[in-house]
Amino acid sequence: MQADLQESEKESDKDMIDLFEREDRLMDVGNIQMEPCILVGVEDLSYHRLSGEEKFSLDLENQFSLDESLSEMRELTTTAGLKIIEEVTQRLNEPNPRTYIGTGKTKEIAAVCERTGVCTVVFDAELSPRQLKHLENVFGETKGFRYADSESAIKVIDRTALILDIFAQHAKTKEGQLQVELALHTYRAPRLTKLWSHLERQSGAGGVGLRGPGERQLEIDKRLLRDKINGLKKQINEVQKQRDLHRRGRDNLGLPVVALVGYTNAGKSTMLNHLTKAGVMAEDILFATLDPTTRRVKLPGLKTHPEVLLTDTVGFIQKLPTQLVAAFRATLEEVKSADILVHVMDASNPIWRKQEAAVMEVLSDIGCGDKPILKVFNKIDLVEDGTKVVRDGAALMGGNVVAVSSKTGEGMTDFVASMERTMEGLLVPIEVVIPYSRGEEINLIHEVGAVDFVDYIEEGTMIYGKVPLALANRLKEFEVGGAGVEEVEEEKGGETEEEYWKRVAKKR
Ligand SMILES: Nc1nc2c(ncn2[C@@H]2O[C@H](COP(=O)(O)OP(=O)(O)OP(=O)(O)O)[C@@H](O)[C@H]2O)c(=O)[nH]1
Ligand SMILES: [Mg+2]
Repeated sequence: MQADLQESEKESDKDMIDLFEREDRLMDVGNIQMEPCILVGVEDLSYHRLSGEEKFSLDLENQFSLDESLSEMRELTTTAGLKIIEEVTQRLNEPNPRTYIGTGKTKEIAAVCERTGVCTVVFDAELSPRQLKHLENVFGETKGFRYADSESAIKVIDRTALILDIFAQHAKTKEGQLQVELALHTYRAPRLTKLWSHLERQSGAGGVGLRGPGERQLEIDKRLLRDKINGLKKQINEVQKQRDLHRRGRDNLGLPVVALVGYTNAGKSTMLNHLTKAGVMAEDILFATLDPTTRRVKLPGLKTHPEVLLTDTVGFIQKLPTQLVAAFRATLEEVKSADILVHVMDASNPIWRKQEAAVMEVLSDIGCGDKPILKVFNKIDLVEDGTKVVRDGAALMGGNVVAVSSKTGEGMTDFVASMERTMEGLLVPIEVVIPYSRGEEINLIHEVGAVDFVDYIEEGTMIYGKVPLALANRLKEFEVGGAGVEEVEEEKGGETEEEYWKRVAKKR
């Protein structure tokens, strides 16, 4: 008995060291070339029973249909390195709290696993830790894997795990990697029981040895994971401080910040490339860009703001996983701090309208719904009747809509003209007297603002005109008269940063 205990403690030490390696293997489909999988598409019809008001807030018109969502999932699975062998679908009146899908469907999938020998099942849904565990157990049982090591059993990947995996494969910078790692650990923490359930069974869970080695191991693992999560948060905070410093330096330039936002694969990076020849990776895969790249760009044709800072951002997707919204807050901060958003849409995608709605929902969730937005239809070279697309778009969304091709350059002049119009709203009036020793500020005003009146008086150069807000803030000390600009503080409604992001993540 004593020897048994020592033996299991040794075992448990070894397991502890292996923890992060093991869970990495569990998730890291990137290491396996085109791992075969079964794709399960589910349409949740439970909204039919919602009240009229609740239904209205769901924006039913823009919900992705089963087929539309499945076709997006096919791209996501391929991007993650999976090969779909078979697809199974179900329309659900009410998700089953234990297995999400119905019992009959669960059996059907288990049979497909058995017939095809495929051990990976991908769900187009966000599964609770409990559902994930139940599904793995049920599938594993049918395959006769019940007592086998968890690695050889059937693996269930939900939508969140799949997107996280793609993010893990694409994160390039230190900050991106830290953010993905944090999101991964936060996702895994409540699912940790699954990893060690074989140990619990060895200890005779539920019987006399209830607090046997399996249970203890689990506690150690949970603590390790908690420490790891806290460590990551600290590191991210450090990197974020650096980013804040950069941003402050950038604000001093007084240049408008324009963020390219949009659905994944809409062509944001290609557009940035075209406008700057910056060489940012643009690939026909989902979530090619995770790290925000900012470039100082001179846009030919822009007069009041000849130079802007263009920021490429991570793509959005419908049902964006909670962990990602919370973990990618640094990236989303870039969107929050932009003066103008350029919403890039893929005009060649038949469901651009639903993608547009999904993007607008995320933007409003992160508090950017009121920013000036320029809507751009991209990939117009792939569309037969470009003018019709713009007409339909303008009718649906109202206001400023342009069509471009980031591949051929078509429409870019229109785009720049629309930018100019959108940016006019960014200028604020100033009345300043700038000492002669501060030539730099005067140059800046001429460069980025619109000057109405100049006079040379004893104290310095008197200028009336309009400049971007960031520059107006910088010129505050030189203000005379009544046109002074109030320093604009970010509205947080009495919330701390932490509270704000928690609320946003919770809402999703
Ligand atoms: N034909 C055509 N293809 C385009 C155009 N713009 C982008 N693409 C292609 O669309 C694919 C996606 O482009 P990206 O620039 O990577 O898209 P993105 O919006 O940055 O995507 P994420 O970073 O994943 O969010 C690439 O294969 C591009 O070559 C365009 O105007 N015309
Ligand atoms: Mg990109």
